Amino acid sequence: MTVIKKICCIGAGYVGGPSCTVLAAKCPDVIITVVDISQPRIDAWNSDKLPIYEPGLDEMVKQQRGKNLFFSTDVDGTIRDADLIFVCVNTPTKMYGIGQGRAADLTYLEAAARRIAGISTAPKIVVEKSTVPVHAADSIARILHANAKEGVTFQILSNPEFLAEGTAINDLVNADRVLIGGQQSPAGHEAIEALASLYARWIPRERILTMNTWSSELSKLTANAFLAQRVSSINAISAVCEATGADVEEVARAIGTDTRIGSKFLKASIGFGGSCFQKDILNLVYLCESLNLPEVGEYWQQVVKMNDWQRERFTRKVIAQLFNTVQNKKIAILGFAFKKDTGDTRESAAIYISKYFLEESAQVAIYDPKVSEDQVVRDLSEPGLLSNVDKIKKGVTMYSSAYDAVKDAHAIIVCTEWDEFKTLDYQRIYEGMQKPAFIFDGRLILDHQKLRSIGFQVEVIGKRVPPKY
Ligand SMILES: NC(=O)C1=CN([C@@H]2O[C@H](COP(=O)(O)OP(=O)(O)OC[C@H]3O[C@@H](n4cnc5c(N)ncnc54)[C@H](O)[C@@H]3O)[C@@H](O)[C@H]2O)C=CC1
Ligand SMILES: O=C(O)[C@H]1O[C@H](OP(=O)(O)OP(=O)(O)OC[C@H]2O[C@@H](n3ccc(=O)[nH]c3=O)[C@H](O)[C@@H]2O)[C@H](O)[C@@H](O)[C@@H]1O
Repeated sequence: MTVIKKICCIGAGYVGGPSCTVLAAKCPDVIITVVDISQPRIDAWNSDKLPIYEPGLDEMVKQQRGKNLFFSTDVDGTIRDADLIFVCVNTPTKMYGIGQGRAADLTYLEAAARRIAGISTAPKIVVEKSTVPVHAADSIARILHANAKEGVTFQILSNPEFLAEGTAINDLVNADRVLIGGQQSPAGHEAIEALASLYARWIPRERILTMNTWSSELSKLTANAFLAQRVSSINAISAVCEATGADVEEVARAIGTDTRIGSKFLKASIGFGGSCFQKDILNLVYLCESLNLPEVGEYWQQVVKMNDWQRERFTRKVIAQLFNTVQNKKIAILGFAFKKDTGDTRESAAIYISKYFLEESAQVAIYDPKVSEDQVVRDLSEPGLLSNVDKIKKGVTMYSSAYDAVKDAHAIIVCTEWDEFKTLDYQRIYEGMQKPAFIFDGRLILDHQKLRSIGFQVEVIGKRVPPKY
């Protein structure tokens, strides 16, 4: 039986960092080194200010770092010493050439595989934790075997990650399931068992699902597609609610109590964000098209289309309410991260919404407890609607408190569901705003009746707020 004593994780990002921290805490006898080509990222992991914000992560890293958890840029040395290597590199949507805008860009994955092959002098288990298209493990295997030193063998496993940002530590400690796909051969089964025995230190065996590699890879894309589909489905219904007077929260409650449907992931919003939902669905769509299954591809494409439409629909509604012009009006955006309890802004709906307002020459005021000004400027200057940093700096101001952001604003837009937005003093806020004072709750977190009675004009995703009597 293969016993794992040393683990290398390639990629010290949102997945590599937290998942190896939990692994280190649960397997004190295993040495885990997380490596990255980015020196600043590794320096941050070794400092008091970690490169990502995740509740509970700081404490856990502090507990394990220097004991059996290490962060390093010595990629080659760590690969050489490891029995098992997790590949947690980014797999973004490809932005060039064939499959542009849809296929996964596997450049980083391939570079990692080539490095493993070039360095390894002993057999290794290589675990693909990054989200990849079906059959990526096959490509990794071919690269590894074609470049392997004599006598060195590799077993490739698929072990997709299901953590969600903001709840990563809990998701890892109390995982609903762990998926391990591998080759259906004696050597493949031995590798699967070696990895399963690590997870079995804290995850009940019945929740460790083993299967063939392709099922495991496809299950990850499918899980994200199903989750995103639920958000798009309830968002589609939110538009019907606004048009009819039905209330999307009541509809969600009504359908969610059906145990076959379930209540989770039915919160209407300004659209899903995050680095993965859109990317993974597009990846699935591209796969379907490559497999000559265009109808299946179109079906999933619609989930992304609905998400785009929801963001645009919401922005149009705001502009229409503000008397069809936002030119030079201060519009306060509360929350820039793609969800609460993370500083991650990748694909955040707030980016798209801010860009629409900048295009309309509004003065955009942003407050987010975990997002820096540099990050906002980077996000808004991405190629797309705007690319001029000076124009962005003129049109956007970052604030370090919600109260400062909303002062003198014509409208407040809640883009992220941070808990602190629920308990702000809205009476004080109302008094400091231009009148009529508008508030648009894109996350359904505020007390709309109370806001109405203070005097706000309240607009909400998926419901009409009855007038003040
Ligand atoms: N962010 C999330 O919540 C989740 C992400 N995933 C998947 O996990 C993968 C990683 O995602 P994130 O951690 O968010 O990405 P990330 O961008 O935060 O981290 C990836 C890291 O890999 C490093 N890297 C790239 N190529 C490298 C190489 N050849 N050698 C060493 N380091 C290298 C980068 O410098 C970067 O720090 C993606 O495939 C993603 O789809 C899966 C589940 C959850
Ligand atoms: O592969 C990934 O990267 C991860 O993607 C998601 O995790 P994450 O994107 O971190 O966060 P979610 O909680 O899924 O939220 C995604 C987006 O949907 C939005 N959302 C979620 C739920 C809901 O009911 N309504 C809604 O608008 C959130 O605000 C957020 O913008 C999945 O939940 C994870 O299982 C998966 O591992």
